[in-house]
Amino acid sequence: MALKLTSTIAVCGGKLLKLSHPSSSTGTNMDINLYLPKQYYNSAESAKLIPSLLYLSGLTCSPQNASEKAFWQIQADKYGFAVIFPDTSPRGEGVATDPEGSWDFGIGAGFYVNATEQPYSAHYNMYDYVHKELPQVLAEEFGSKVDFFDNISITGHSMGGFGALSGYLKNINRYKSCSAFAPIVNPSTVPWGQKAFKGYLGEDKRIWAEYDPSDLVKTVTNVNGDKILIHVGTSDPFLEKHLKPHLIEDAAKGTSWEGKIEVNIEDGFDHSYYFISSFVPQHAEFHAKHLGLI
Ligand SMILES: N[C@@H](CCC(=O)N[C@@H](CSC=O)C(=O)NCC(=O)O)C(=O)O
Repeated sequence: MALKLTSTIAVCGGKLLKLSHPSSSTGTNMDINLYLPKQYYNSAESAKLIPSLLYLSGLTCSPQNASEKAFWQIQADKYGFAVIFPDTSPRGEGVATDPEGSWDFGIGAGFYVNATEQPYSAHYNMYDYVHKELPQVLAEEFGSKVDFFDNISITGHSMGGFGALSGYLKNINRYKSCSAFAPIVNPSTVPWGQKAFKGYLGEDKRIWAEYDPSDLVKTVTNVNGDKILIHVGTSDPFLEKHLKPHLIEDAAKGTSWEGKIEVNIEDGFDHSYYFISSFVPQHAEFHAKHLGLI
């Protein structure tokens, strides 16, 4: 099997599997955490497939941050979905990182795009990795009991919130639902996004628009009247400079997404996993409905 199991940890009623595999998208070994809920261990092979939720983490994260601090596992057991926690970038020998040595670009900051610019294009193909290779690799081992293709939803935080919105809109028939915690909604216009897009994608803003959620809402039709759920805290230090959640609501005006993007601004919450874990139950319920679990 392509996947190597490095540890199995009992959490709530299920198990968190720490996995790694050689990735053809990134040309590196990639770590993944996969939470299999209690239903996985109680159901027969022939039972209905367990749906899954893809969680994309933010800048500086590995698969551990959300696994340890977001408290998805109790929600996954409550409703019966698996949770996939991929890494945020390629890592290891030969992987280029930020020449400035900052944490907002390079290793830990792959931005879920396919880089076209040297030297990043050699390894930074995180779009293909999370949306194409990852479900395939997981299905080879767990596909007889877990659905990684047809009954899957997507969420994420900050850079990963951008990745969730972008991946959902670019694959509009793929994910059953999308939510985001403190996402970068319009990366082409804010410093984190501009640095990443210039570094990974070059100067051509037409390529940036192919990933930018605030551009995608103008070109992708919301055929089913689906809603996107977003939470952001008023005490988030990145709110005014990098997140600017109103920009996606403004962009959606006059499109099929108008009124369909629910942005909840929560008093006093910051950018941390204290904030994320506080709203995970609401996001879990939202996804569980769309995954047919309630
Ligand atoms: N390490 C930095 C802070 C970086 C930070 O806040 N990262 C966020 C995501 S930001 C947008 O993508 C995060 O999730 N950090 C991991 C965590 O466990 O909180 C610093 O030192 O200032």
